[in-house]
Amino acid sequence: MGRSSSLSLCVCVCVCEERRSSLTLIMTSISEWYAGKNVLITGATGFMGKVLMEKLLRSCPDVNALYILVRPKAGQSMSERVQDMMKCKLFDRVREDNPDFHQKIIPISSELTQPGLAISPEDVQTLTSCINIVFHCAATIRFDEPLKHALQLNVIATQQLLSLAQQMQHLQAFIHISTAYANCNRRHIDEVIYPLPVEPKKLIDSLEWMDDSIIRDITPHLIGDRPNTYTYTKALAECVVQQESGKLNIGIIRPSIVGASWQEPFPGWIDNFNGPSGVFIAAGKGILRTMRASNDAVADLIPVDVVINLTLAAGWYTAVHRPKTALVYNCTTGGINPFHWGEIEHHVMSTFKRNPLEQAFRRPNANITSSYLIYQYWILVSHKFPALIYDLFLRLSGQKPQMMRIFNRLHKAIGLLEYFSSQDWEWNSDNMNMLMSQLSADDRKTFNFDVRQLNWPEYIENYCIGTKKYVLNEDMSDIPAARQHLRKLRNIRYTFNTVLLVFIWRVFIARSQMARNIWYFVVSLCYKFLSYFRASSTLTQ
Ligand SMILES: CCCCCCCCCCCCCCCCCC(=O)SCCNC(=O)CCNC(=O)[C@H](O)C(C)(C)COP(=O)(O)OP(=O)(O)OC[C@H]1O[C@@H](n2cnc3c(N)ncnc32)[C@H](O)[C@@H]1OP(=O)(O)O
Ligand SMILES: NC(=O)C1=CN([C@@H]2O[C@H](COP(=O)(O)OP(=O)(O)OC[C@H]3O[C@@H](n4cnc5c(N)ncnc54)[C@H](OP(=O)(O)O)[C@@H]3O)[C@@H](O)[C@H]2O)C=CC1
Repeated sequence: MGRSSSLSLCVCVCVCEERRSSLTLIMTSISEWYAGKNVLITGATGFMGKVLMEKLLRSCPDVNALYILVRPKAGQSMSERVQDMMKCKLFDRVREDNPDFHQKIIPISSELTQPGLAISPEDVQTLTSCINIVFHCAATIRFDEPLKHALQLNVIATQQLLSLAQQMQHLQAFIHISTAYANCNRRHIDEVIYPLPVEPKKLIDSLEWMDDSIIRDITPHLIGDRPNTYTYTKALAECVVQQESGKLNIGIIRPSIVGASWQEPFPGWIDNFNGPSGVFIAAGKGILRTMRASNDAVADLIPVDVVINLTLAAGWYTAVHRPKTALVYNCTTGGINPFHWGEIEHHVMSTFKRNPLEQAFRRPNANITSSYLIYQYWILVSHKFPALIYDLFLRLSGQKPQMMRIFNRLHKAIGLLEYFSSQDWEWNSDNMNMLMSQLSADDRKTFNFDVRQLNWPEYIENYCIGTKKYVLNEDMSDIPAARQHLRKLRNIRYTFNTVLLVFIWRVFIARSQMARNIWYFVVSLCYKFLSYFRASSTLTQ
């Protein structure tokens, strides 16, 4: 055999080897791909970060280590926080499978708003030499965050994390969690990164020297037709990811309103008051009686386990297929399996009537309305008036009034949410469908994000029960006592209404002949109606 033919044979063998290995890589299941990998997670102590860790540990048990960036908070050191977190009920299934699972979690001290993310040089060295995939979940999700702080965390920290990622020698994918509402100033949202009128870098530079009062004044002009600094800075972060990605393989996940888990690790897992959860709880406690929302608008809720399954699958796909440009995944339900706020209201109310929350303020009975006037009327009659009476009662019994303060906070919260509950958006979800088509049958089951199978009434019921069990830590065995409390509240209401009626009678009706005539006329009309219906129902029997 000549030299040239042996060389071409060698090249051919190499090409075949390379093809085979890339084919094997493509054929590996998601959990096989995560085996032996070192994963870096920001925002691991948050709602989605915890579910992400749990799923990785449970469904990819051979993952090598989860490096999590954590800061000390509320008087707790970083390690105390991580220890507490691992005791959380969310990890029960993982704990059962592997009681030593905590050994795979390696906390790294970091404050994302500080230069260099405040990671020590030794930790930078460790991370740059071993991390294979990054999930960037950390963010401030408060809608009322001052622009400078939201920019610091949601944009500048993302920029710094990307520059750290550029130094990682074995990095295969960088997954950034954005939000489906980053571009909520548009009605139709494609899976693309939309340009912004302002260059993120220039904005960062200019805000650096401005004092807080100037920034406060120019914030409305900067955010333009977006409702808050959160959605604005998440849009800026997407642009930063696009501009600073360099040679990294990037995936961007855009979930809509992330709610309790649908199936995993158990139905109804939720641990915070954000978004709809706070509204459901306030309605279940009988505090919230009205909210501005459109009955017919699509409620684009997405279960947290669906978002996390898609995120892990996108991590695998990004690392294996290395798309040339960042792939954006709109992770929403509205276009695939729509459900509306009116239907949510119905199912939330019906669940809390059957499974009441403890020590409710009033019987649960909330109504949504899109009319400003009706809303203001109910705010006055059903929120402010009872709050005043209750505070008066507290004052008279020597206690500190508190109800009006609670209602003021509630009004602020629902005021910030109504932008999202009063209108519809249309998200394109081609990349989510494409990703689903790339999964093997087994992966489609283990990392299920097919929301066509979601049964909304059942999901909302589990969601409400989840808020009761996991957010409020209420025991299901106390439901009879909670029902008894609701009966007591009903009797108080009947008594109150009777007293009010007698009072109105004494003050207004008994004193005027005309009012008495009108009163007798209304009563006799009601009586005739009743007799008519009774007679017609007897005839039809
Ligand atoms: C039955 C009726 C059916 C109704 C159907 C209609 C439902 C509509 C729901 C629409 C949701 C739309 C969400 C849109 C999400 C966009 C998606 C995302 O990307 S991003 C993700 C979405 N991001 C968000 O959702 C963030 C929204 N949240 C915020 O921006 C702020 O928390 C704040 C401005 C509302 C209050 O600030 P501030 O006054 O400084 O007070 P703190 O923060 O310190 O909390 C004070 C207390 O209030 C508690 N609580 C908190 N939230 C709610 C709530 N929603 N509610 C009630 N309570 C709430 C909190 O736990 C605390 O209790 P405690 O510890 O004192 O006992
Ligand atoms: N929840 C939702 O409905 C939606 C969320 N998203 C996106 O998903 C991601 C996760 O959201 P979610 O889990 O709900 O949010 P959480 O508020 O529950 O978690 C936020 C995480 O970010 C961390 N963090 C915040 N500030 C800092 C800081 N200065 N330094 C270090 N860590 C910090 C928090 O840590 P700590 O515990 O120390 O505060 C926490 O771990 C976010 O990017 C959000 O924009 C998108 C759409 C909807």
